[in-house]
Amino acid sequence: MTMNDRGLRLDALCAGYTVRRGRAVRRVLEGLDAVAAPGELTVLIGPNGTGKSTLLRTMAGLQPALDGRVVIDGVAVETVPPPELARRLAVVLTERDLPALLTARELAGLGRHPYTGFTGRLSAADADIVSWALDAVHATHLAERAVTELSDGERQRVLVARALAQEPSAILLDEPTAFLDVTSRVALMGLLRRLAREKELAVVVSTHDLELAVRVADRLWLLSTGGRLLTGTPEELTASGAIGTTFDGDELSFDPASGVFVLHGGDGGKVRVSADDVHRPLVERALSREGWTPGAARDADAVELAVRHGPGGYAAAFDGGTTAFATLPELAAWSRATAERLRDAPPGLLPADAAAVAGAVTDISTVGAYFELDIGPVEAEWRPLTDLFSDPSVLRARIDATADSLGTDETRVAASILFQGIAARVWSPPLGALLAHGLLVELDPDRVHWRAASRGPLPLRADGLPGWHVRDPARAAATVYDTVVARLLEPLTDTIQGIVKLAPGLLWGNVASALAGTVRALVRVRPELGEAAVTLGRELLDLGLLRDTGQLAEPAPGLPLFVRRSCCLYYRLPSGGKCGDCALIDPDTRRDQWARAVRETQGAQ
Ligand SMILES: Nc1ncnc2c1ncn2[C@@H]1O[C@H](COP(=O)(O)OP(=O)(O)OP(=O)(O)O)[C@@H](O)[C@H]1O
Repeated sequence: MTMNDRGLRLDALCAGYTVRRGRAVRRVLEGLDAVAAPGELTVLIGPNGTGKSTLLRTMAGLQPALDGRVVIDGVAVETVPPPELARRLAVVLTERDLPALLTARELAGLGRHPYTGFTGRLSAADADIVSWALDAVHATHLAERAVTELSDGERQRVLVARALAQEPSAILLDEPTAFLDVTSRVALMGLLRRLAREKELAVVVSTHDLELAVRVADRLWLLSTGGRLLTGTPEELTASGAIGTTFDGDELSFDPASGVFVLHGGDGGKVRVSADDVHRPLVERALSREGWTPGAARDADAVELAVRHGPGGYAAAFDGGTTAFATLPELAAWSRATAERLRDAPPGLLPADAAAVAGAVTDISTVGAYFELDIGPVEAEWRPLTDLFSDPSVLRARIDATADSLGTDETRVAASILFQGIAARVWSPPLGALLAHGLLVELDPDRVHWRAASRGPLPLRADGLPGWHVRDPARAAATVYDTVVARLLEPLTDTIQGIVKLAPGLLWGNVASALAGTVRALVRVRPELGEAAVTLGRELLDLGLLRDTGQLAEPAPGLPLFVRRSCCLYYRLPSGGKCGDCALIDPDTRRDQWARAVRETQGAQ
């Protein structure tokens, strides 16, 4: 026997059962190749019914291999005579019913059976080996106790002592930790690993405790549901994803970073927790129970939660604010409510605190009349935007009122001008709040109300508004487009088209022109936001229905001027003329206008 022969080896092993009175064969395991080396703790894992017991029983020679072979110390198990095999291989099966009258020492002494001949009498040398074995498993103090009076953990240690007393070169154990508490489980696995190292034993142990297996095993044998056996160090099988593929379920998945199973948060969303010491795993675990999926790596989809622990409890910084909690369960309960809010959030957006939204809206209202949006109680004279946007009779009345105040009897002119005003109204607060506060305010047409006013932009009020943090700045333009154009202005154009025929080019030119006006107002009043406003404006003008409506030029830095491809019909009013961005302006006039605008801007600087 060479050094390489030592230990246990599976050669194309096929294991299973003959069933139906020997007429059929049930092959559970097919073509397994693996090595359990001396000095190593090999842990056999696999879901229920994959064949762990079948494999161990076949390795122990308790049932014949269907094909292939099990080799111990270079010799096929089936060719080793039973007494010789018992001196090479010890087996610890799940035994709870042990002879009632035996003491622990007598039970361990049974391990000397292969050496004592048929009398079973132990020599002094045998007795010394039994004492050594009991000592090795720290059970000397239990030696004279009846095995039936031992705890499950104590009894398992004595069974390991019995195996050691056989002085084998390999030990097989089938789920020895099954009935043990956490401490005893860890202690028993630690003991087996120590014995493997110190006595140069090949130890193969099966367990359902995957987390423990990953921590203590020198080598894992992973039985997958397809009857395949994958072997490697715990790190290899974790990194290859083999453990996750085999054990991940609907509710749980194996987290490669921490080596523990985490509950699937599913719809709570991903969270990245930063906290000191033990508090990070504690908070993560509490959160995963509440439906979150803690993500170890930096992840664009993950919510950031920074937790500090101090004498007063926990302080959690999230979403721009910090909340204090006396206990971890309080923090968890809060996270549950937050997860629910997040669940309703559109992709890429994080719900913002109502006070933060109100603060942003109030702040941006100071930019100009089109940016004003009152946050306050909505009294009876206020009507939801939904009415104006989707009830043709309400919109028609508003168009007529506009026609009256502009002194025109052309419904389409009044409709175009009213529409452009409304477009400017719905662009301004969201764009301003986004640029100034990083918050996308959603003008929910059921919550934003308007009321008739004889002059100026349509007065708007809401008793509170949903708002979002845009998590991915690259998606900001698309998100604003969706909120303002797709959800508000597209339905409004449909209603208008039902009342009066206006070319889509005119309507979307008005929307673009209103957007350019909003950008210009921001550049003028909040110059610090100017550059970002122009960039966002350009991005928006490249999206969906706004594409090809015109061009945003910047003849001088900080002077964004729009040239549209259509005309809004303003020139048809008795007092009207061509707007600065009108497609009807001839190039020479435009050049003069721009030169004047550049001079004015420079003069103002
Ligand atoms: N005596 C038997 N005759 C026929 N089939 C059997 C017999 N014992 C077990 N099996 C079958 O062999 C397969 C493997 O069973 P085995 O007990 O080896 O799996 P296991 O991985 O140890 O399961 P568990 O994790 O539930 O203990 C199962 O499908 C089982 O039904």
